[in-house]
Amino acid sequence: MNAQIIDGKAFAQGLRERVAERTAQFSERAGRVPGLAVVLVGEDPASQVYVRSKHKATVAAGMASFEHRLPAETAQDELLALVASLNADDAVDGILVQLPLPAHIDENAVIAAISPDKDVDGFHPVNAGRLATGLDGFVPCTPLGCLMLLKDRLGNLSGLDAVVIGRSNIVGKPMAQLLIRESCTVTVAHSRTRDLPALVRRADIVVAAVGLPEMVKGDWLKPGAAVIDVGINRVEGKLVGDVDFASAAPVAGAITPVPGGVGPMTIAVLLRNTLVAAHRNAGIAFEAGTL
Ligand SMILES: NC(=O)C1=CN([C@@H]2O[C@H](COP(=O)(O)OP(=O)(O)OC[C@H]3O[C@@H](n4cnc5c(N)ncnc54)[C@H](OP(=O)(O)O)[C@@H]3O)[C@@H](O)[C@H]2O)C=CC1
Ligand SMILES: Nc1nc(=O)c2c([nH]1)NC[C@@H]1CN(c3ccc(C(=O)N[C@@H](CCC(=O)O)C(=O)O)cc3)C=[N+]21
Repeated sequence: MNAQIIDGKAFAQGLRERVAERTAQFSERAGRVPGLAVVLVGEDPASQVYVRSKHKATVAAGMASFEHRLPAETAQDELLALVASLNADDAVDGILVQLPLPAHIDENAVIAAISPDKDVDGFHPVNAGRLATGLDGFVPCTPLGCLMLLKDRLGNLSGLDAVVIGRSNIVGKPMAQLLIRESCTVTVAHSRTRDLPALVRRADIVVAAVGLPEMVKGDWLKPGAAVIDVGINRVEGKLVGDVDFASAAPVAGAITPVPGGVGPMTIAVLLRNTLVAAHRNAGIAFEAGTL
């Protein structure tokens, strides 16, 4: 067997086009365009690249992009004041504060300060709680993008065995919640997990969100498994995932590459969430349809 490659870049491109069409309809009806504010604190080069591509994608979708770049020394209170002003700004539908933040700033305090109705990252505890309890809310972009790719490939996920490797609030935990919602049997692995290869071997779906280059090996996989590689690791100037693609591709049924897999989906879903936020904030019903 040789895995089908899941082309996240192409899927994301399609999603962005559909979002752009719906954005044009929204703007005509609401008399204004959806707005996304992105806040970057410090000069981390990788974060600067992400913020730049988010800005370009936002404008390309027909939305307004408000970029706020603050120096690394910015005090937490200044950042909280900026968030408060964005919460109050009617032109801003979505707010994203790029993570990680400098060590002197409490990330949880900043996330909690974002209005849950503008929290297009889905990181606010209210939105995490909504996801966990089955209420409507914003779902974190990366896991939602992973789920879209899985459903596109596999259709109904009901009853499948899924292993999520990683339990962070921004990827692993919400991914597990989404898979539970789809009626998968979900196992969440982390750094204390015993015998990870044995768990992975039982899984029909493997989502790797660890941050260790090429840690998941092909001989851990059940033949035919769907493998979603969330990892973004820079090794010797090259981008590699958390899955050893060379050994995994011959065993898996389908697999996302890095780059060109999950990463582009994250940005496309961010635009989708911003469009949803704009509808809610303008009091216009949103029909999810193909979004
Ligand atoms: N493509 C995209 O759009 C995005 C990609 N990423 C990438 O995804 C990866 C994960 O990100 P994130 O969730 O933020 O990372 P975190 O560092 O927050 O979480 C990593 C998780 O992996 C677990 N872990 C660490 N070592 C092992 C191990 N040896 N075996 C099993 N589990 C282990 C940790 O366990 P413990 O909890 O016990 O410490 C933790 O739960 C990174 O490579 C990141 O760059 C992230 C966001 C978006
Ligand atoms: N508040 C917040 N929200 C985030 O969503 C968020 C964040 N902080 N901090 C950092 C992580 C990481 N992240 C990525 C987005 C796009 C790609 C992406 O487009 N990757 C391309 C390659 C990009 C490249 O070449 O560097 C790909 O995988 O094909 C990757 C990673 C969003 N994150």
